[in-house]
Amino acid sequence: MKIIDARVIVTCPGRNFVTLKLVTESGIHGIGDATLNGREMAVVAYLQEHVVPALIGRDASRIEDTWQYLYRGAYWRRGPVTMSAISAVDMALWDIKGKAANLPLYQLLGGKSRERVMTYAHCTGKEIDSCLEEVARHVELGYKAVRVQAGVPGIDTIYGVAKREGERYEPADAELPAEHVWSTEKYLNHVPKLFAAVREHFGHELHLLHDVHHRLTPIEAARLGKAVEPYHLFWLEDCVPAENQESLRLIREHTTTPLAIGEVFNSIHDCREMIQNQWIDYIRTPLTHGGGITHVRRIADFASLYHVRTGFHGPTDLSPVCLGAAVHFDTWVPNFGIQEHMPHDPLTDSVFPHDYRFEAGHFVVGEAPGHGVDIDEDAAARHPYKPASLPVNRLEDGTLWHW
Ligand SMILES: O=C(O)[C@H](O)[C@@H](O)[C@H](O)[C@H](O)CO
Ligand SMILES: [Mg+2]
Repeated sequence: MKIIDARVIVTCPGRNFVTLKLVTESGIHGIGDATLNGREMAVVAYLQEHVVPALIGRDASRIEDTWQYLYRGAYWRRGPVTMSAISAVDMALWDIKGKAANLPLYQLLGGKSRERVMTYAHCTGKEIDSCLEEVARHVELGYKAVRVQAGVPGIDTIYGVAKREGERYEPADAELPAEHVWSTEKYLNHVPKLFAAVREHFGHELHLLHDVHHRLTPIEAARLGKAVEPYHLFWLEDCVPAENQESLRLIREHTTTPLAIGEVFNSIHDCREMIQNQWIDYIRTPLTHGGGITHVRRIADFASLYHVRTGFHGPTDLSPVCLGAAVHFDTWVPNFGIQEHMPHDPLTDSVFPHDYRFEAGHFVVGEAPGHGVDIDEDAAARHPYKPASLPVNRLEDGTLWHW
């Protein structure tokens, strides 16, 4: 089953998505997500210049060999651009294999380990009270788990806390990055108050998550983990930037708050030490950035040896193609934890028709062959690429900081 066409499709139905479409001689096609928020065109160039020419004429059934060809063959290994490109190819090839076998992806992986997959929603508010209203709204929608982020008195804008009421998310919105000002002390003093209020209003059954978005040092993260222990978080996410995996050890030694990390990782080598040493509880590397199903499956299997579960990144800047494939993966993977869910808007959903369903706080996988997501190319063409950037963060004295 030879690949006869490979197309890179860029569309912006509200935000930018990069999709790779592979067509085989038998007429079966498969698609993969290659979206790298704020750096989309780097992956487009990588695919178009270096990957697409090597795909034409290859046997679409050889998923593992193609993965190794693109990874080892390039000589320059790893990195988000390379790995997003490889991920898209891999996802598209699994989609083709499923369609050729007339089986949904989860069946190819080993069948169902569960009937449905628990998701968590984002609840944000400029003040604690408006955040509580958002939690109430999501509980009403059936969510069993919510990520809670609130504005902090004295900090003007925080990425991850919606600027306007009712907005779920802050999109990349300027051609050059907006600049935010950050204060660790103000933040650390405020977060425990937020979780005290949420527990007081909603009791102890609701799963609560919080994303630090890499803004702390290890000892500050340890302090935060300890401070929120009474509120029994499901996880504390990305509490430090993790190029230095060893920093997780210090945090782990100080707190029983579960730790999740890895949305910016793209290889097993980014998390090998922290998994092996059991310094974390959840690994978040998504299929779109972690080398597709082939490589993320390797990470998940390795993690299962150390009681680490999956909790895939699922923001609206990953396309429904990634989410669809993730729902299949989540349905199969034995060491599943939770799936992030930020609903795509109706326009995006119309560009990417799909068969996964949301029901009472969970995703239910579809039965269509492959990963069950397609792209409407005419609709995609109506929404051309728009340059957009994520913000940067500075401390109050002007120092450029993590975010
Ligand atoms: O946990 C999350 O969902 C994330 O932190 C996102 O909000 C990222 O910031 C975004 O995906 C960057 O592109
Ligand atoms: Mg995050």
